[in-house]
Amino acid sequence: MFPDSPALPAGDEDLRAADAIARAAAAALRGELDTYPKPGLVSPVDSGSHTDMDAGTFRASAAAITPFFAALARAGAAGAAMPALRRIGLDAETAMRAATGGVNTHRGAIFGLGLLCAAAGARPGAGPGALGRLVRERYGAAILDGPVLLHAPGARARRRHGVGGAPAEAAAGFPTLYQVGLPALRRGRRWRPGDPQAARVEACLALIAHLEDTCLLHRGGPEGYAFARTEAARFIAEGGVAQPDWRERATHLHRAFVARNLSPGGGADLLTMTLFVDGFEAP
Ligand SMILES: CC(C)(COP(=O)(O)OP(=O)(O)OC[C@H]1O[C@@H](n2cnc3c(N)ncnc32)[C@H](O)[C@@H]1O)[C@@H](O)C(=O)NCCC(=O)NCCS
Ligand SMILES: Nc1ncnc2c1ncn2[C@@H]1O[C@H](COP(=O)(O)OP(=O)(O)OP(=O)(O)O)[C@@H](O)[C@H]1O
Repeated sequence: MFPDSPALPAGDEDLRAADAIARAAAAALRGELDTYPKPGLVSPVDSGSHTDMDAGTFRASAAAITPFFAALARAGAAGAAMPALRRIGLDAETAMRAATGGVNTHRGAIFGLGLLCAAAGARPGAGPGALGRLVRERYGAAILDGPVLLHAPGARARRRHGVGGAPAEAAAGFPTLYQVGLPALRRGRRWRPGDPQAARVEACLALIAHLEDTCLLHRGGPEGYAFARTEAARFIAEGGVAQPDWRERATHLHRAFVARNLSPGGGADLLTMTLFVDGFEAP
């Protein structure tokens, strides 16, 4: 619980870099939260398919976990191995629950964004793909060998439905982020210059169409999961945010997800991570 006093030594320059990385992580969390319409997900407009949290809960959670992203960046800079990162990640989860009254707002984001912050702290250079490659090479095997948290809903969904979920995505170096999220964000920007919401909605829907999202599975079962992916893929195939009425279409989809109590939390997390990587790896 002491994110400011890691066991690992760090020079002034590493400390400044770690703070900048944590600020970028916080900005990515804000960018995701402020995006609307995202099907079934919480935003400042409404709480989507969630009754126990709203945008205020997410803001409180983001403020509580931001110092841990700096700690993860410092740990990455110091060459820490996965068990050290895991301890910081679990402390961040504790701080999240303290700030939200026990609600899981950012568990997936702490895990994935946390690994990316550790990679960013290791200064892999700013080239395309650098962060994901470093996560895969340095932490991939340990992520897959790590302890399975049996009580987690995602772990149950992974066992029951045979999907890889968050650990597999991270261990492989975030292929869905690089192959789906980033290209969608960038084409959304080209199609709708000056409308950052549109680019984020394009990325969000593209991610939902492709990700093996255990949040969708544990809430909606195989039917809900298939519905969400098919409808998100249809939105993208029909032109995505290039459509003149993209906002109405996305709002319609949001309502359809809420009617079925579906929430693509993994897609939301990958959107956050896409925004972070987009900033960090920009030429
Ligand atoms: C591995 C984690 C994510 C637990 O995963 P698990 O699938 O067992 O549980 P759970 O579904 O509750 O959490 C997963 C969360 O990830 C997100 N998610 C779901 N599917 C995916 C996916 N395919 N890709 C990415 N994220 C996803 C969702 O938001 C979901 O809530 C993690 O909480 C964990 O082990 N934490 C320990 C701390 C740690 O190792 N940290 C690493 C450094 S920060
Ligand atoms: N804007 C968002 N709206 C909703 N969920 C989000 C959002 N951003 C990220 N998420 C992710 O979705 C997950 C929350 O999903 P969910 O409510 O299904 O939680 P759970 O703890 O897995 O299950 P349950 O609350 O149903 O027991 C969080 O881990 C979080 O990382």
